[in-house]
Amino acid sequence: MNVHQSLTAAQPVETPPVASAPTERDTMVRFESVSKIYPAYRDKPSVQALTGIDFAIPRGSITGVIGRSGAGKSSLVRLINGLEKPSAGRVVVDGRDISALAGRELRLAQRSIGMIFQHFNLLSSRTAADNIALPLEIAGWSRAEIAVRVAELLELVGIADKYDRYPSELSGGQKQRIGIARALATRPTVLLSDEATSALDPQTTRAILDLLANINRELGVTIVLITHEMSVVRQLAKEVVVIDGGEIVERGHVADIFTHPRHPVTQAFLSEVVGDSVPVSLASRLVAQPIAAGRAVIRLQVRGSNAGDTVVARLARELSIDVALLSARIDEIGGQHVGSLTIGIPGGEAAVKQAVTYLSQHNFPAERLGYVA
Ligand SMILES: Nc1ncnc2c1ncn2[C@@H]1O[C@H](COP(=O)(O)OP(=O)(O)OP(=O)(O)O)[C@@H](O)[C@H]1O
Repeated sequence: MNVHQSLTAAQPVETPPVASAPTERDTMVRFESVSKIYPAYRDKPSVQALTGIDFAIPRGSITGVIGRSGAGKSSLVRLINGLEKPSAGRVVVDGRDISALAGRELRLAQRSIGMIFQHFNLLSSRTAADNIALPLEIAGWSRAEIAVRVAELLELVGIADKYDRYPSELSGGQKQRIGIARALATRPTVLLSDEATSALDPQTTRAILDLLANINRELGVTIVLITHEMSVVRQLAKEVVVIDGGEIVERGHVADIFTHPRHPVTQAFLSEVVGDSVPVSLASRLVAQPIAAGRAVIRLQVRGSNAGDTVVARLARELSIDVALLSARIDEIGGQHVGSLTIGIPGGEAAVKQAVTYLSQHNFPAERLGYVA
């Protein structure tokens, strides 16, 4: 059974009109000039966790929010489901100002916002099925309705055979599948994922991210992924917001942001994926001054549009240079190639300058790292 057969979409997915400005109906979550200050408490000073956050999450999208520890990611996600109130500004979810709701109204609104967590947050005294049933019991569903819905959800997340198992009898990936089923139980329109794969091994992470992609595709649920791992954003998200020190430092399409990262934090996340491409053995031999009969070591950036170019072959041929290929690391992000190539150029200063100019003129930003014998 695929996801579509097993569940009815909570909300039809609107395809945004081509080439027109996003409308209210295209937006699932909107932050309007949001700041969050945690007030001083006893001997602890107040903390400005978020400042001037202004952005929209498109309906039906998978949006990654990436930042280092303490950047403000969890604060941001807790504002979306109304667990925290902004100190200034508004958070509008599916057309409703969630920051203005309280009591029963807030609880009802929260049913359309599911959440999954790093440590799953399952009740150890309840079986898989009973954990999934919990939000439905709270919402007042009948036992018969709950039984049908829980069976659908267990099927959806691929662990139908584990319905009577307790969390202690399940692997991390299976526990997260229960977490996802529980989060989807009340047919939310938004699913918030707070570091949901950070406690899982790479293979299980991939399987869980595939499941989330399937849920997004088949049910149209908008997914907001909070993470400090570039690999998660890269595998799943189409849009990304980079936050640092409580502020948005970059945002846009994943491919655009990571092929041309401007902020140092974004560049650091990118280097997690593509590394600096210089092997330790080479880096340890690098010196700052030219060496007689040695080579200049040059690094070229590979960025989407220039990937697959024959520039190195042309450089060798047109300038009659014996180019040495020293290292290369090229990866794919959002369908674009990103990485770098390190080459060795022999000859004097004039030849090296000529080569660097040639590369830059051919759309390959080149950087001289040093010299090796
Ligand atoms: N309830 C709270 N009371 C006081 N300060 C808080 C509270 N929650 C978060 N903070 C502070 O707000 C800042 C942002 O924290 P937040 O948890 O939102 O960041 P994060 O990016 O999710 O970090 P991490 O990845 O480490 O969880 C930090 O300085 C943190 O110490």
